[in-house]
Amino acid sequence: MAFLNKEIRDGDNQDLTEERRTATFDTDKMAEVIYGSEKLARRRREISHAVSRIPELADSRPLPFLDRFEKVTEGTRKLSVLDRHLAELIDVNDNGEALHLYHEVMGMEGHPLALHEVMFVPALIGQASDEQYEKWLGRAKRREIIGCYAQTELGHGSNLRKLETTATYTPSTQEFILHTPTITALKWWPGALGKSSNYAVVVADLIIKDKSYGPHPFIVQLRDEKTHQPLPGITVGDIGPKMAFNGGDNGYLGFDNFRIPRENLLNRHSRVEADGTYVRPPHAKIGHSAMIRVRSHMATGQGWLLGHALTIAIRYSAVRIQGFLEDKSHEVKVLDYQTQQHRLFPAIARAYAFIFCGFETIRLYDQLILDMNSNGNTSGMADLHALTSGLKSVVTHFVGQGIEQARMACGGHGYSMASYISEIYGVAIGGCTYEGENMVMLLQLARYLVKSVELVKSGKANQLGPMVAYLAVADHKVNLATGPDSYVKMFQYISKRQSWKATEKFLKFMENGDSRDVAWNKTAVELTRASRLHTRLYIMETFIRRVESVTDIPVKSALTDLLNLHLNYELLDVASYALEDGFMSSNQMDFIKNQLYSSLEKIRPNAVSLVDSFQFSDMQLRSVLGRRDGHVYQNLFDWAKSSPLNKTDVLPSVTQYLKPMMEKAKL
Ligand SMILES: CCCCCCCCCC/C=C\CCCCCCCCCC(=O)SCCNC(=O)CCNC(=O)[C@H](O)C(C)(C)COP(=O)(O)OP(=O)(O)OC[C@H]1O[C@@H](n2cnc3c(N)ncnc32)[C@H](O)[C@@H]1OP(=O)(O)O
Ligand SMILES: Cc1cc2nc3c(=O)[nH]c(=O)nc-3n(C[C@H](O)[C@H](O)[C@H](O)COP(=O)(O)OP(=O)(O)OC[C@H]3O[C@@H](n4cnc5c(N)ncnc54)[C@H](O)[C@@H]3O)c2cc1C
Repeated sequence: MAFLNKEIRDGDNQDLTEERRTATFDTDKMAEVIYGSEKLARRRREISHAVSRIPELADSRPLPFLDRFEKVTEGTRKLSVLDRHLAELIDVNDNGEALHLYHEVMGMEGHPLALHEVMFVPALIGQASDEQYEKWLGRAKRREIIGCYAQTELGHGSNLRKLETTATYTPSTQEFILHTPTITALKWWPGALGKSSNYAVVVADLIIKDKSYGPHPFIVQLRDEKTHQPLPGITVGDIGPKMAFNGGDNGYLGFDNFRIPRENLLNRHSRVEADGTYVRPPHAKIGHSAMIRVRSHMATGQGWLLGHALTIAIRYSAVRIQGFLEDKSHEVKVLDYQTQQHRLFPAIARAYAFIFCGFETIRLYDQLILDMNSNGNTSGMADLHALTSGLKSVVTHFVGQGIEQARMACGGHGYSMASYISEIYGVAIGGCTYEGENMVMLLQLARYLVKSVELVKSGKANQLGPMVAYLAVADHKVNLATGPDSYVKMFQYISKRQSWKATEKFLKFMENGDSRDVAWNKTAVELTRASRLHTRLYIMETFIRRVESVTDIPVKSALTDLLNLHLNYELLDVASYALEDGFMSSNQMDFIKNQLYSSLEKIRPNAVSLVDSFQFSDMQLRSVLGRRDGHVYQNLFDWAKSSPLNKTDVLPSVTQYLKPMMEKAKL
């Protein structure tokens, strides 16, 4: 096969070079598909290159050796250097370029501007009126002020209706009084709240004349703009170390009858008149737009995280030689073992699938915002909420699983922080919790599915949206050998059957006298299963659509191999649903398994290039195991030697404690 990979470098590990030579496609072309455009893929490379020429932007030491205080300081130092170079490095109006630059330079540990960009500014864009744009948005975008999104409390995160922070309107002064009535009402978790932000979008229960109107967003100044000291009436601090994001300052926040002007209720959609009259929003949940935005972006973000871990694991697996196959005189690359391929290749396919699917949800979100801002049309909200609730849950769960497999696939060295996989894992699985706890969000999608089944049952199938239309389609047997569409049909059958079964079970409990809530809880596990299946079906369909649209033939062919692996792996994983009622035959099951094993063989020669196509620079990768050059052992040894513990041969802990113990034992 012709050699197409542009990135062969002299001096790289020969085993990796050999892998790169077997590629059947051009990794630059594949990167265009992964990042959505030729321009962004190219700009990522250019930005990484430009960053590498500014020494102050490099980590001053490997991040795993830093303690929390040093991580926060290091992150902030790099931010200030970045600030000086921003305009020369990127087009500051291009989100894709900005996202790449920050990932490259800042790593994964979190930093003071992450939530400012990801939630504070978007919350202003989605919730602030034109006058409020005038007052706050420009300042926020120029970073004259730094903000965060303070919603979750010590006592409540999922159930927003029970947030305890109050914002009580006082008509006489035209102010809201923000108050934290109990310890459980303390805001808890918001990123960049603890030490960095001087402003926040605070979500609090709006109270007018003793009546609660539920959670609403307010812009609140927390700290003095000159001294950065907390304002009187504000208690704020850092919540301590976490599984990951330890360069970030997730914080707590309390208010003691803290007054803000009436104009600080973000009032694009709902407002309070001077006399206390409340003007309702066009949709009850429109205040949640910043959350829906992050959920819409999560599938691509998480797909890249999985790609990051897999780049490390696949490159390492091509360099790690251990054990024999036929020839007992030469050990083989661990990547040649079928078990290693089965551990890693389906995860590569998922990383690609999640990224492609995420592009679709981002487009849907952008369209929704356009509709809402141009003509107040909120009709797409329910669909997007259901879709992104399921997607964030399924994707974060599988990404966590995939990264953990990547760690194990690296054997002992995967467990070392030199691999960086533990950091990627910590960051990724945060996504199972933030932006809506996964089970809670699966149950949100389940509400939508149950309603859809109820529509079909009541003869209103014509009201179903396109994403759930399959819930009304009649069953008919499929021949899997006819290609991707037959897999979709089989998956539709499985997903439909589970949605129907869960709905029937739920309705039956109610018929037997249970209240709706009790019946729901008794069916909840089955309902979450329905949500997962529905979401996996959607991911499968978007993967097929994306591969069909690719025009570069070698890239399309490599993607088709990945797609086939995905289809067979996914179907095998859920086959029991179709086997139990005989819809799938045991012959079909054997067919799926054989297809899967032959997909692993097809993908093997392209494995390294499929992860090279993510084009993570060594700086962004931050992994000693995964570096492009593949010189794993020398790099690991150098890294270990740089450990602060190795600065001296004899540590004070030894002289102070160990030695006396040993001496005492001799007596
Ligand atoms: C350039 C772009 C950058 C983008 C970056 C993306 C990141 C990618 C990852 C990359 C990796 C690293 C980056 C690091 C960044 C870290 C970012 C961390 C950010 C974390 C921030 C937070 O966590 S903020 C807090 C989030 N909190 C939550 O999500 C709370 C969860 N709870 C809820 O959302 C809701 O309460 C609920 C949905 C669970 C229930 O809502 P509620 O009680 O209000 O509703 P009801 O039960 O009354 O339901 C009534 C009906 O309303 C429907 N509903 C509910 N919500 C919505 C909605 N949002 N839209 C539409 N409809 C909604 C509900 O379904 C009910 O409907 P019916 O069934 O029809 O009655
Ligand atoms: C890294 C990270 C960053 C964060 N950043 C922010 C931020 O910037 N701003 C912010 O405001 N918040 C932030 N959060 C908080 C986060 O949004 C919440 O922790 C999250 O929404 C989950 O809420 P909870 O903690 O109340 O979980 P809980 O709801 O208490 O979940 C505990 C358990 O209860 C179950 N459960 C709860 N309700 C139900 C139900 N109705 N049905 C079935 N099971 C249920 C859950 O499934 C889970 O198993 C962050 C969290 C993390 C981890």
